[in-house]
Amino acid sequence: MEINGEGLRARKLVTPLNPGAPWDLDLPARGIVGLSGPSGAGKSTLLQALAGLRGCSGDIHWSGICWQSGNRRLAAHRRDACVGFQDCRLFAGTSVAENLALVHRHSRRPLPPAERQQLLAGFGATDLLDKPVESLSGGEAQRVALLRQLFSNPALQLCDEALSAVDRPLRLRLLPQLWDFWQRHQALVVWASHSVEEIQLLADSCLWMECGHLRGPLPTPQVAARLADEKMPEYSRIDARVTEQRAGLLRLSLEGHSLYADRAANNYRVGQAVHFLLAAGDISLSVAHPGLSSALNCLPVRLDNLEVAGDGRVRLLLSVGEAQFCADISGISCERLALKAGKNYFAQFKACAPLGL
Ligand SMILES: Nc1ncnc2c1ncn2[C@@H]1O[C@H](COP(=O)(O)OP(=O)(O)OP(=O)(O)O)[C@@H](O)[C@H]1O
Repeated sequence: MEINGEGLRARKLVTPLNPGAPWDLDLPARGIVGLSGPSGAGKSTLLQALAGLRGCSGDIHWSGICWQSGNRRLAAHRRDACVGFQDCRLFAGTSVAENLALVHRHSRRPLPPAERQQLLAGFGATDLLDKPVESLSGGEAQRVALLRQLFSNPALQLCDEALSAVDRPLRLRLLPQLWDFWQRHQALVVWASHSVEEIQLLADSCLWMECGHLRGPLPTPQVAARLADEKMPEYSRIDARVTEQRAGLLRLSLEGHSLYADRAANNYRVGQAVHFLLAAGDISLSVAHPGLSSALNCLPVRLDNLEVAGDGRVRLLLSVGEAQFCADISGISCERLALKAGKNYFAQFKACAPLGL
């Protein structure tokens, strides 16, 4: 039986890992959903079960099409989905270019040449094209595997720790490119990762898997805090819009205020929606406008909440319009400034503080 409705719907999925705790899942047809939880919890098992690569009982429907119900199974290769495996699984005995060309030829939604060139350049893969896949480093192979998935461009993309072998600076540069790609080529992406930065920079909401039990979708900040083992995450995600990019300096608009970021590694379009992370420790607070300062960013904020941390720090929850972010200051500063929830202050941070642009 076909069911109406879009998105991914799974009912009572049972694998050998979760005999007593069937998985139910309702995800929209578009968007990026994080999937996190301790190692061995069952994240890969879930992704492979959804793609039809691992046996499970239960029902799976995608965009109203039955992938699995009772004894009925749609073969994995006939599902408009792909799994990006942790170990890449590139086609052996071929070059990087051949791997990419093969999926491009068989894609249901092939990308135009300009988009493919842009991705190759953005992923630093242009020089890898002639290399046999066996000669790639772990991080190079992961980038190629992810590119291959983007070239294939299916409607459901299940990514299993797709950037775990890529170094952090490069990862922070790739994440905004991925986010921008999936804004323009819409798909449902389930992004499994242990990285709090990846989850925060990509995911609109998040699933949490622990000991075979699946929870969510939950708000991303809640899962980020859990990953960081804190009540509030160390990094806050801030959504803004690009107003100018000049000489390495990116000017952004946030709730009508200008912000600057001087470490932007990617090229942006004016008007483009972007987001970045701010570390709580990079923010300082003043009771009055600090005047001219070498810290380029100064936002009028409201103090929504204060929480004393165990190590003498105070974690502040600040808001500017709809945007909320955390700041860490010392207990002494909190006393000196006589901070009170509900009052207005000024938050400063340097142009080098925004991460992931
Ligand atoms: N092919 C398999 N046969 C039997 N057990 C398996 C198989 N693959 C995984 N497992 C077991 O199932 C459990 C869940 O593994 P899974 O790979 O789904 O976890 P995960 O949450 O993705 O872990 P990680 O974060 O470490 O990648 C683990 O205890 C693992 O040892």
